[in-house]
Amino acid sequence: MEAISPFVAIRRDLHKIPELGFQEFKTQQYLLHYIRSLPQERLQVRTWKTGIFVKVNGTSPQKTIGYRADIDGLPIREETGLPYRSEHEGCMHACGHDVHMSIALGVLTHFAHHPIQDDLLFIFQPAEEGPGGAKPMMESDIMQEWRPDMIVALHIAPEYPVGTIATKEGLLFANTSELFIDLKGKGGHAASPHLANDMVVAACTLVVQLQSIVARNVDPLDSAVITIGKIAGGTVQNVIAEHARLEGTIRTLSPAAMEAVKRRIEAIVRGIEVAYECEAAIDYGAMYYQVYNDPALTAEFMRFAEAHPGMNVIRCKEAMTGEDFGYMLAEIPGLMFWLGVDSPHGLHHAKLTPNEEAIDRAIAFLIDYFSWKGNAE
Ligand SMILES: CC(=O)N[C@@H](CCC[C@H](N)C(=O)O)C(=O)O
Repeated sequence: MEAISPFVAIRRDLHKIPELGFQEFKTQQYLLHYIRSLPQERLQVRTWKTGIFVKVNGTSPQKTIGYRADIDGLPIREETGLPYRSEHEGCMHACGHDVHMSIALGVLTHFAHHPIQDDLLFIFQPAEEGPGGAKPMMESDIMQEWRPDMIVALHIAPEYPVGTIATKEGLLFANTSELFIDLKGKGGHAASPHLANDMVVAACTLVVQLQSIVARNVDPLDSAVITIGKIAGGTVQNVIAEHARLEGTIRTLSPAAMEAVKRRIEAIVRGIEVAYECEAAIDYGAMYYQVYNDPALTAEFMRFAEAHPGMNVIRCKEAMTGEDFGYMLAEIPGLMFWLGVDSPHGLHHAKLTPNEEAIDRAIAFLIDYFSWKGNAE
């Protein structure tokens, strides 16, 4: 029998029960059950939808330090073949939120037993992958009451070895917006295209035209991505499709570029309506504000991490990934960092297999960092 640490075991338990945004009922119960097993003297626990806030009362608090872990999974069919693979068909922790939760529980466990001077607020946040839990959580009464003075979060990074922390001052993650476009034309017999308005052809044209926005309308010194990840239309091979739907995401480095990209999408979609005599509807779904790290806190954090045995610190470039933690950082100074987990398959891949050694190393590092920050001033 393989010997594993308690927080690796927790990660595996959570890995089996991934749930989509705001449906994290089993996950919430699992987390609550564990949190209630800790010494309760200094803990205050409050649920918010499928999320949880846990406050650890400090010994003589001057401030509150926040730590956020996201808890939802993705609609991906797991292909790892692991003995602890997802038991929820078609859903997977393919973005590492199982690792994020187990690290948060590890750090919380330490401070429940060994409180520091300052208060700590652990935030288990639902729906990071969509439709977004951070923004409504920020607006909640609990957050207003327990609002931290600084806040930290991490995200696993499959491309870095275990023992790596990668971050930077300022912009770390992009502005994002989901993108859903429905096209409605006129169906008909496959043999009579002149009597129909074919939405498969309209959708294909639209996908290609959308790619011209990044190439021709975005400042080359800025950056943007438009990815259409899903396209659906039609019913059968010999019927002209009356309806087609594109699903995608927009990523930009600046909020201004996001607005510009959306204006161009709307103009191109109006052109498709005219050219293909169809009706189009655009829905931007969930939008996430950029992750912007507080420069002073991040520089200090990186210096601390560089001095920490076993941690290699990289000043990375910004990424086009999105994270609704950006809404927390928009109001509370803090930072996010990448944690190396050395997986041959990347984020959102059905074979993502983070190296679990990263869990205990991250717990030890964060305990040291929060102990230092929370006893410092
Ligand atoms: C770290 C990461 O992978 N985050 C997700 C966030 C998704 C945002 C939203 N659902 C969208 O697709 O725009 C990402 O895909 O970057």
